[in-house]
Amino acid sequence: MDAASAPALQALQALLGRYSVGPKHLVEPGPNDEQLALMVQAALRAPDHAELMPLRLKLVRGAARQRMAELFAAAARAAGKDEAGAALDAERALRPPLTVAVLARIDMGHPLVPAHEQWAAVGGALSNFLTAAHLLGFGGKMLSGAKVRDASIQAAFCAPGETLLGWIALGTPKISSAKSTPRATRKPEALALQEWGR
Ligand SMILES: Cc1cc2nc3c(=O)[nH]c(=O)nc-3n(C[C@H](O)[C@H](O)[C@H](O)COP(=O)(O)O)c2cc1C
Repeated sequence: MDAASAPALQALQALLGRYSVGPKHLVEPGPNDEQLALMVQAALRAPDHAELMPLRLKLVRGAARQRMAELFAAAARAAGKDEAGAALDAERALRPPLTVAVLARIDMGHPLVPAHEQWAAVGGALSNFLTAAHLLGFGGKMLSGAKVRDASIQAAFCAPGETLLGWIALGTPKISSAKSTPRATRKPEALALQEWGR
């Protein structure tokens, strides 16, 4: 391995060490505006056929977290949960220092780029965003759940033509590194990478 590739290998090692950190393991601070701008730049470096930019991210921070908590609690009640369940869902909105709603704008009638390619671009961007957060020292986790299908929540987050994927909880991880084992080793690489044409 030559010396010039050492920083690249270091970056790759950092990427391989990414893991999701759930809301109950996140504390202040969340990323600031400058760090968020870097994370978005990383998201927008994902492959994106015809540069359709099918991803939209909406920041939920400060007082907006309380509004989202109320929406989550109302959706929980509408889904038949009791007050304890509603309080738990509200807590999920309030606990992370910063939440980012993830929306997709898929052009179903695009003449060149079918929907599945646009969804691939959304996934790539989401992954880059989370990896950038990790490289900057933050923890995060993409979460959805039944509430993404709640009509009031969809109306609150989506512009016409947008689909709500869920929310990324972001903050500083409070768990020890011993507890935060990357999960990559549990996945069989041979299943993902196979020979073709032999
Ligand atoms: C669109 C999307 C929605 C997800 N929703 C949930 C969810 O609601 N609950 C959950 O536990 N994990 C959810 N996950 C998975 C986690 O974000 C995470 O990838 C998983 O727990 C594996 O952890 P790791 O990233 O450390 O490998 C979702 C992932 C994606 C891409």
